[in-house]
Amino acid sequence: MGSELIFRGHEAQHVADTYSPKPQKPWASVTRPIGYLLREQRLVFVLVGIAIATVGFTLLPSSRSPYVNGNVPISNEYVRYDFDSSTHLTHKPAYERRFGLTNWNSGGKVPLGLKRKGLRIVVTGGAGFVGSHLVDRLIERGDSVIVVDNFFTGRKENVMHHFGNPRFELIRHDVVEPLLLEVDQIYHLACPASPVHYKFNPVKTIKTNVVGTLNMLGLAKRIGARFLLTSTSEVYGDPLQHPQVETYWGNVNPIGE
Ligand SMILES: O=C(O)[C@H]1O[C@H](OP(=O)(O)OP(=O)(O)OC[C@H]2O[C@@H](n3ccc(=O)[nH]c3=O)[C@H](O)[C@@H]2O)[C@H](O)[C@@H](O)[C@@H]1O
Repeated sequence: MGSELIFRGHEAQHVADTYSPKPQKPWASVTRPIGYLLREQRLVFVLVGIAIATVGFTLLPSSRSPYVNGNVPISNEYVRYDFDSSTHLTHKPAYERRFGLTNWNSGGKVPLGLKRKGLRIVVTGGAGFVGSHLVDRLIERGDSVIVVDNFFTGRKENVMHHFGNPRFELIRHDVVEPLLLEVDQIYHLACPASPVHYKFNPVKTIKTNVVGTLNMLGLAKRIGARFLLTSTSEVYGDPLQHPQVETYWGNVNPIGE
């Protein structure tokens, strides 16, 4: 029986040991791609492509780098705030900057085919007097708004006309506690505004201003959002000018005399 286990190695096919590869043509690696390009007018198509790309890049001004100091990219690619000559705050959509449409599009209308992308914005203190009007404007222009408010002085009634709008959210939250949200811009308005309110619990007022602002700044840094901090006209002292323009320095005696 053992003799049936036959070693068949010797039956393996005979491999011709006479194989010799064709000698490589020395210039084949250079001439082959050139030949490929010249065939079927491929070179013409390549040159036309290069010409179109050159014209395109020459006519369109290059956009600004989204990186600041090599750090986190600023996600607000769509709106930039500038002070124009009359010191009014104006916003310029990125497509205007990119395509140089600022003068051409002075009416603020979006050119056909270029739809302005809405921003995601958090408004702290958005249920208050100033905040709720800001929210109205942001919603009106197409942005998505998250209001963060602890309702210390603010009221739900100020924003309830936006309930049911998918671009509006309301969060009851005290900015003294950290909060993580994904937005493009932060408008930080949460603060007791009038003396009767900010003197009610002065230490809490300091916490709101210091810790609350630090929390929101930390969030802005973490997610690369732009930040707006509101203050009070009281910083101008007893102003000699109403309303105070950006160039007005105020009427404040720094040593309180
Ligand atoms: O001109 C000013 O001095 C003030 O103007 C606005 O305040 P205003 O809208 O007039 O005041 P409120 O209507 O009381 O709005 C403040 C909002 O912040 C909210 N808030 C207050 C305190 C707090 O700890 N957290 C918080 O969310 C309140 O509930 C309220 O909704 C700004 O929101 C203030 O930041 C600014 O100091």
